[in-house]
Amino acid sequence: MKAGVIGAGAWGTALAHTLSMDGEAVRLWALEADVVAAINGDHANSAYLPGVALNPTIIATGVMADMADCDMLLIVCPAQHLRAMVAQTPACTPLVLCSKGIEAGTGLLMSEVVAEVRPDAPLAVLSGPTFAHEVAQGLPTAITLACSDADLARTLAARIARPAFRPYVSDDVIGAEIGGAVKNVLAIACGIAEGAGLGLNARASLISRGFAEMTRFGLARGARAETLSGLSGLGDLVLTCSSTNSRNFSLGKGLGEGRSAVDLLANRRTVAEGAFTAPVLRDAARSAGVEMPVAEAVCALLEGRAPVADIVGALLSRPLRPE
Ligand SMILES: NC(=O)c1ccc[n+]([C@@H]2O[C@H](COP(=O)([O-])OP(=O)(O)OC[C@H]3O[C@@H](n4cnc5c(N)ncnc54)[C@H](O)[C@@H]3O)[C@@H](O)[C@H]2O)c1
Ligand SMILES: O=P(O)(O)OC[C@H](O)CO
Repeated sequence: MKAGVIGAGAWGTALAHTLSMDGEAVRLWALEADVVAAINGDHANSAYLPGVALNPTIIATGVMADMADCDMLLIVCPAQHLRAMVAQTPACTPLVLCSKGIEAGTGLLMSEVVAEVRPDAPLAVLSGPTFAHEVAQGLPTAITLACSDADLARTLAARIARPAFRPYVSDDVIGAEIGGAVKNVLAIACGIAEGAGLGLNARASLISRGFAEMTRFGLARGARAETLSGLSGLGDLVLTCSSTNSRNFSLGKGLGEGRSAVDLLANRRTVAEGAFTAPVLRDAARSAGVEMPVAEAVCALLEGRAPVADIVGALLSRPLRPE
């Protein structure tokens, strides 16, 4: 029984470290040869998770065939690469999707992409408030593990749970995915408010109105309200909208300070998923007839269509309406 993790960015590495804390062997697939060498040679991943002494029972590899003897595979690549990654994974292993985003070009959630690429693969979604560096330090958190098969959900939850890493089981896969994808876009909005110096009241208002948008969109896509107000929705929204530890919040902060998205996104090694999800979310919401003015505003700034002050002004001058 060996857990496998596909993707050795910050989150994949933190998950491998957490799963291996009791001396359990964990196999970690990394895209970059230097990352494989650093994990196996130095038990470190300074490129993506600096400052963490990794458990030596993590064995890194760049060869996908090496993952064939794993009894579950955590997929932890950026959302826009998930289709290509899953297509390479060994067949029939349960897949636990940890990426947060919506696929550009198709508007599909990650589970919907897997259903196309690997229709026979049993799958679950793991999502919640989880800054990688905190999880890697062993600080406590709770997460949603969503799976339509109740037996598999219980098996995976027991397999993944650790003393400070506490999964709560749900059967609402779509709901868990929508929370994780939409909160990244809303975190950019809160970062913009921070960068533009709009104050903490503005941030709280954005979290609340953003959550209303997440709920409207989620319900339109078949999510359940209690999932959206749970760990993978509201829980992660509050975390990501509150700290420059979030890549999405930091991106927004730069936008709020007047820098361009092109400049902020150039040459970065880490992923700010909200930048990719925002336009897909906007288009999906429009097609579904769901109003998402905060997400629309984020897109306008990412696309450099107007200065921050104009976009904030337009948001504030929308017609008054009931809450
Ligand atoms: N970092 C966190 O705290 C955290 C927590 C929960 C979920 N997530 C989610 O996990 C996913 C991965 O994020 P991360 O923070 O681990 O990544 P990261 O930003 O730390 O690193 C980027 C990752 O992208 C990979 N990559 C780059 N080009 C690629 C390609 N062409 N094909 C496949 N992979 C490629 C790199 O190898 C690296 O693993 C994202 O969807 C993110 O939203 C992150
Ligand atoms: O750094 P971010 O914005 O990608 O957020 C990381 C996690 O998703 C927080 O749960």
